Amino acid sequence: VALSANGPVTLWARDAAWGRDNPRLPGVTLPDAIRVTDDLGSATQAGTLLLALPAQALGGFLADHAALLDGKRLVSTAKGIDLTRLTGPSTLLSEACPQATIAVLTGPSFAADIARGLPTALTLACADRKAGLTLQHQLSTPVLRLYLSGDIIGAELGGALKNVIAIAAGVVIGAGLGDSARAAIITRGFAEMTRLAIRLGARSGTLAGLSGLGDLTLTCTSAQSRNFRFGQAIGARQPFDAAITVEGAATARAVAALSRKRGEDMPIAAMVARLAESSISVDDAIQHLMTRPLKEE
Ligand SMILES: NC(=O)C1=CN([C@@H]2O[C@H](COP(=O)(O)OP(=O)(O)OC[C@H]3O[C@@H](n4cnc5c(N)ncnc54)[C@H](OP(=O)(O)O)[C@@H]3O)[C@@H](O)[C@H]2O)C=CC1
Ligand SMILES: O=C(CO)COP(=O)(O)O
Repeated sequence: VALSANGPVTLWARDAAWGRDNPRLPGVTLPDAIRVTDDLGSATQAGTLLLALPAQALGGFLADHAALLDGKRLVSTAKGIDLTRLTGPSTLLSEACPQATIAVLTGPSFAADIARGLPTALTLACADRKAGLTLQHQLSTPVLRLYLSGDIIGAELGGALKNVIAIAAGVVIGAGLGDSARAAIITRGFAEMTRLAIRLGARSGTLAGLSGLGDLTLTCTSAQSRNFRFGQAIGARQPFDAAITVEGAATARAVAALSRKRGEDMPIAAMVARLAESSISVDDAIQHLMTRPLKEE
């Protein structure tokens, strides 16, 4: 919807039958500049393709369709770590499409806010600076401001890891533990995110930017966030609609596996992984986090 301000856009969906009013984005009718199709061959004629699938669906999609995407400028918007491969979307893309230019578009941005034309700032990360500059200008609009970064690993890990911490923040609020505890989770969660990301090759400055701290702040403090609401439901011992995409649940399990492999201590992510699979109670998870050996900050 935002990009249609810059010119014609083709939107591919596996089921285009819903037309211009998609229940996934209630209250928004797609502008006329958007062509909706379920024909992937025609949609991939464009030179720049944005991939907006959930992280756990991307690998399967690429297994079926990579040939149509190779050689293009591919911009991933998924915020997660693939559970089977333990890699981010950009690695899945570069392995499946070796001739493509890969970029990541991420940062604090609820789809509903962007679709309403509210001002939003994002990180566009691309290892190829020239292609990154082209994309930055192609995808920015007067209300969608893209900052360019060369740190694709840091940008995508910030977006993936903040979802895990947002679940933890939701648990804290859902369980009635208060805003002070939430601030502690955000801060210690940020320390955890930064440690793992740097270990995996990210620059620390990227984690402190829009794609890390920026998105962490948004998702840990807004009930618009699905990850936060999922955590809130766990904390309040309430059910949660399994049809809603909650990237942080699978990503917490991926992070737990990655941190074991790398010998990195990720106590909050480990508790979120266990809470998401109901293998620990909220009370036991809190007790576990509060009674760890005392440390320096
Ligand atoms: N929503 C938001 O505010 C933001 C989301 N993101 C990230 O974007 C990614 C996607 O999120 P979002 O759009 O909200 O998720 P949704 O679950 O709302 O929508 C996912 C879309 O992907 C389609 N899809 C799912 N699996 C497949 C598949 N195997 N093949 C083809 N299409 C598929 C779905 O199609 P169908 O409708 O047919 O099921 C649906 O159109 C996530 O990683 C999320 O973290 C990033 C920033 C903001
Ligand atoms: O990534 C998002 C905002 O930047 C969307 O967050 P949720 O997936 O938690 O709704």
